[in-house]
Amino acid sequence: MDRIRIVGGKPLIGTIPISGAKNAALPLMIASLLTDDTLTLENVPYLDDVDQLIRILGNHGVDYSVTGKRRGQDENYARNIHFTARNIVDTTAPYELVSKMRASFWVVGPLLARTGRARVSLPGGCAIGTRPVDLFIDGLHHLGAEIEVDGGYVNAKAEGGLKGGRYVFPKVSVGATHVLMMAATLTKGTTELENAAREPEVVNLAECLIAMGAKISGHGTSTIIIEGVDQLSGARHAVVADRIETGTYAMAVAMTGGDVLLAGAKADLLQAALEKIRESGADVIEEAGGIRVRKNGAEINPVDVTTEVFPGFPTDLQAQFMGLMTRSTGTSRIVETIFENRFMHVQELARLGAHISLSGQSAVVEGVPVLRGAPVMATDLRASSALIIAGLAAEGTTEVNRVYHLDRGFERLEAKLAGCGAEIERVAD
Ligand SMILES: CC(=O)N[C@H]1[C@@H](OP(=O)(O)OP(=O)(O)OC[C@H]2O[C@@H](n3ccc(=O)[nH]c3=O)[C@H](O)[C@@H]2O)O[C@H](CO)[C@@H](O)[C@@H]1O
Ligand SMILES: C=C(OP(=O)(O)O)C(=O)O
Repeated sequence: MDRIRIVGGKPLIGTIPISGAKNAALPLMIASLLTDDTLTLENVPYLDDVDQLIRILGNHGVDYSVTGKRRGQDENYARNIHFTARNIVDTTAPYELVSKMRASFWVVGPLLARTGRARVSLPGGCAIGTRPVDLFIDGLHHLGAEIEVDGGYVNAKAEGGLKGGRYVFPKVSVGATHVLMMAATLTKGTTELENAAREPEVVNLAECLIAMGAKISGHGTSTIIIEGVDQLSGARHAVVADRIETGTYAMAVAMTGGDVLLAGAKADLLQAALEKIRESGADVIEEAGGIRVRKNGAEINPVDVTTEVFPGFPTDLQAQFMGLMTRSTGTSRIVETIFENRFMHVQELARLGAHISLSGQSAVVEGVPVLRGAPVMATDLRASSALIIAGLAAEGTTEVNRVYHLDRGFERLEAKLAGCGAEIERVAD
């Protein structure tokens, strides 16, 4: 199993190209199930989750081809993938495929809308909480689906087709918003989704669906209206820049010091996080080509953070921000409100010398002047990147084990950081 070895203490200086967002690419790929025409996605990142979803979609009958080529170190590896679901050959998404990632469950909406049935295993994904699927089931039921859960599978059918309806999410869910929005595009009648997720990835998906002929309004607000159409066509659509990758590298620079242009990054996708990085003492400057992060001196201010749904501080940057706070000059309090078990990085950061105490959904981080390198274990995707951030600043060598978590969602992480002067390499056992 690969490890990442870091010798800390180098400032980051240079340019990091920001990739297309994993969390946008995945639902966009799933949208290809809604049409027998070709959906071309541009700027698709090279990630294990993308490859896994290609396999899952292939099982349903989605063909794909890739164009575009790998480019230089300072540029994205952007590729275009053309997905064609001419016929849906199988409406079952089996445990072996779906258990590896959360988003694979989302095929349930398009399969049901297009064929009237879907049998999908309960999902996997990062182990950061119980992550139930009750909102998906309840929401699809409001669109006329009959659903039962049996033997670890969700069995859904809508024999006469789905119909429009009104669904008020009792809790904001990104995934359930993606699924209901996709399913509603092919229903008879109009659907109103209240308390819907406003995340940029939902907006990116809505824009793609509109390009495919869907009638959607209100995306980006908490009320999304979808007027069902008989069929959707192909389209060409670009995956939005990865705001979590952007925030992660911005925090890495705030940690190590230096001057890095995050090329292609879009500040409006993560203003709350950028503001917290500024408060920590780094300069964050919006430029035409992206976002520049500059940090002089080693002092990091303590800053409190509470995770919230968009446009608040994202849960997917909580671990990384905690990594940054481990070296602050005081005490910071980090509150996680989205997932009930997203502090697995705490015990691993402690191996590097961090002082963190936990009480329920709050972590209190007492900054220390020095972290010291140690072997650590990645426990989930974003926790892994928190360990990388801490390792970049730690004295001596840090080895991050189980980097398959990182490969799910960070494209060429070690190459991007090494390109800015970090001493970081991948070591194969
Ligand atoms: C692939 C992808 O895009 N993953 C992101 C997506 O995950 P995901 O879509 O799984 O996250 P949700 O927004 O659905 O989850 C938010 C909260 O709602 C709960 N919930 C959700 C569905 C449900 O049926 N019942 C229920 O109780 C979850 O357990 C969680 O506590 O949004 C999360 C919140 O921004 C991010 O951390 C993930 O990176
Ligand atoms: C939690 C994440 O992913 P997933 O929902 O796929 O587990 C993430 O991207 O941080």
